[in-house]
Amino acid sequence: MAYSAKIGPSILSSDLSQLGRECERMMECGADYLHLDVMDGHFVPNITFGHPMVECLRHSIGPDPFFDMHMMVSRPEQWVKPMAAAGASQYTFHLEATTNPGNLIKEIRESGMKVGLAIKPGTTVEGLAPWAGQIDMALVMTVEPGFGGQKFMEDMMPKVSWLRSQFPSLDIEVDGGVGPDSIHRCAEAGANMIVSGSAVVSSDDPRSVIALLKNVVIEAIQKRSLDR
Ligand SMILES: O=C(CO)[C@@H](O)[C@H](O)COP(=O)(O)O
Ligand SMILES: [Fe+2]
Repeated sequence: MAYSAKIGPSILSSDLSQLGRECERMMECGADYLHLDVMDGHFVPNITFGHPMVECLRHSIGPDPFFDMHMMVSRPEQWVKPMAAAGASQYTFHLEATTNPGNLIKEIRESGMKVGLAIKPGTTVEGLAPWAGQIDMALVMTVEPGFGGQKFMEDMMPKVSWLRSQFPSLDIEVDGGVGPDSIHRCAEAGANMIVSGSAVVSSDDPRSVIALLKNVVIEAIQKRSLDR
């Protein structure tokens, strides 16, 4: 069992005028990585930021924090090299956005980044399965991508359970509506990389929320290893 519990706050719901400071605050509060949501206004009906912002963030926060780029864009091929140059650590693209996932995976690796592959709620997990052996992380969306603060879709959990049963050492991430109320379902299903936006960022005590989420996932991983 090679995977471990990791919590990655999504800074989408933070004060974007203070993005650098907000990222630092999340790392100081115990975040394992930062989940950065890139939206192009085409793949999803919202716009956030692109590689120039990532470059500034990398300069201000230093080389260590892991940047998981959640690329909600229609042409993910276009941004691989700019994101790598800007200091992205992992490039998570949507299966629905490309006709050639194999080639994109290769390009991301050649650019020096880790590879994440995301599926929207309407996409079956069987569509992702052929690529699972070539990626570092599978992202199962638990809301329709586009906005923070939406309701967690519990009916996505069978996808996570199936992936965990088929790919026991794969990093599996959940994203959307995840917080103290939904973390148990995610952890039991087998997710180990947890994106949490509003539940962490808007909390009065983000450190406690991050610690709670992480402990639930650690316990589920320990239980799974005892059950094997
Ligand atoms: O990718 C997305 C939304 O499209 C997410 O990363 C959200 O931004 C997470 O925020 P919460 O749902 O946890 O508030
Ligand atoms: Fe995201």
